[in-house]
Amino acid sequence: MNGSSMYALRDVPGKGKGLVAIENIPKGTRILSEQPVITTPERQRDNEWLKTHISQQVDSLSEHQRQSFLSMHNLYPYQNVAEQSLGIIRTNSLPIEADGIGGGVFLEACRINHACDNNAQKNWNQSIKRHTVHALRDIPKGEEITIYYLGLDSSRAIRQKKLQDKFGFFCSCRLCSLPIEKSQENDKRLERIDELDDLIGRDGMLMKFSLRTLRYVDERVRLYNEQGPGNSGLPRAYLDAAQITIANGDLARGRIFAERAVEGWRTACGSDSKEVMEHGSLARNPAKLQLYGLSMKWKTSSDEVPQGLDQNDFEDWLWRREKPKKLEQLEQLADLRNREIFPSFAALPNSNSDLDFYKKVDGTYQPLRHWYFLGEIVDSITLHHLELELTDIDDKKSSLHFYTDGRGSELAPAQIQKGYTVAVLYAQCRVFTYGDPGIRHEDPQMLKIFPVSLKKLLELNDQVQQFSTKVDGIRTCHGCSKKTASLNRCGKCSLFWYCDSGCQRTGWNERGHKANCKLLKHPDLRGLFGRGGTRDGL
Ligand SMILES: C[S@@+](CC[C@H](N)C(=O)[O-])C[C@H]1O[C@@H](n2cnc3c(N)ncnc32)[C@H](O)[C@@H]1O
Repeated sequence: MNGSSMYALRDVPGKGKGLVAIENIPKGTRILSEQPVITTPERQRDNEWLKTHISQQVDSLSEHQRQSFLSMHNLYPYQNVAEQSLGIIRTNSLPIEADGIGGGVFLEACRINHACDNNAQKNWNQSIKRHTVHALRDIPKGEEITIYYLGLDSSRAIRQKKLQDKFGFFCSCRLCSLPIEKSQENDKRLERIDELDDLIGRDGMLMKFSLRTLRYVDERVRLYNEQGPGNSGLPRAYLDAAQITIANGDLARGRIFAERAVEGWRTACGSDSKEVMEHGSLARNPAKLQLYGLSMKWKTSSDEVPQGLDQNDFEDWLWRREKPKKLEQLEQLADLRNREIFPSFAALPNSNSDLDFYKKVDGTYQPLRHWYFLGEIVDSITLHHLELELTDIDDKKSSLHFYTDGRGSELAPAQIQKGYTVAVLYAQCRVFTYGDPGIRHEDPQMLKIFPVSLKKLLELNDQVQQFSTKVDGIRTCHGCSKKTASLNRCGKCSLFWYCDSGCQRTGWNERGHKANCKLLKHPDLRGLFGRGGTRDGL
């Protein structure tokens, strides 16, 4: 085919003909670059006009081109060459964004079959007036080259319907052949990507250049990467991130995001594409963006990029992800007697529009702060779901109902012990159809159980408040209660402090640190004293 050594036109089972790699094609390679042999106008015309317009073009083709054109796939019935040509165009035409032209037929590009997890991307390149196809990932010799026929990513059912209606085939690509649960997972991801697109807003004024919007873009990029390598939505998402950071004066991150966007477009569309040319200058000089300096609250210069971070830490820096501080770095630990953070059952909100606990952001209610319900297990019963009977911080009874997917079975029996304490993040008091009000628990991430009674936990809390916190640079020795700035921390839990080994021995043997130290190494308990870590769970 056209002297190219990268691919050949072959029979592909169940798909008619297709292009197959006949050598390894590295990611980013321009597989083909082609001019149309026939074009169709942008505006709709009647069939007769169209047939004449097309016949004139077919007649002017060389014999080889004409044969090649007339051998192309045709989904429509015909009685003469004019109707056949129209059918071939309707089956194969690719979009062309040039003045007055709406689409065209390309003798090679139009032989490429579809896959929902395509390994190549098609693109009309207006600067060279050619259609290009680039490898989105390494394509090994023998693999079929595939592109995506549809516009937007959508669920399996929608994709299948569109491909059937428009192109007359049933797609059996890897994504369409996933087992049902995996396919639903994939659909959910696509749905969320779509939702995030709305939340992010688009282009200039409609976009809010806030940390929240950057979080949405971060999530979107993570979902794209979970979908598989080389998703065509990635460059746009990186450009969004570049705009948000540069609008806040952050040139270091803005430059990196812009570079990633340009790199993505370079891979998918080539260095001479409109996107690379338009945004390449942004990567070179991010301060040129009109939005630069809308706010200067994240101000950095282009080269203020941290060195020596591992990949995860670098991504955390880049996306401005907050990392919870290590407990021993905190000067104040959460006080479990603070009723704002640890309310009793009676003080819990009973809906997520309770404005003492929630605020409305972008149309949804979000927690104003962390709060945890603490209760000691006094009994447990499983009928339809696990139900724990608890006593709260005021010694009042309440119940916790497990409406998680596992209905409580996700907990090991050894965790559900009378006398253990449960902490539930963002607990709400709910009225149930039968029985007394209780807490409806749905997300396993939001619950932890500590192997200690509530009373003991509060006593431990009192010691933590007295001996682990720093006031005006001063801490208190747990062995002799001396207040000084020069104490040594317990090497095991790193939360209690001592003058010397004598005081440490007193603390360990006489003041209960032997038992408490073990408890304080429990990561979930450390999370609780560190105010529960992040909003994503306890
Ligand atoms: C633009 S043509 C592609 C080249 C075509 N296979 C040929 O033989 O010329 C589009 C047609 O190819 C077939 N096709 C493309 N992708 C396919 C797929 N994933 N599975 C089955 N058939 C496919 C369908 O018949 C579709 O209408």
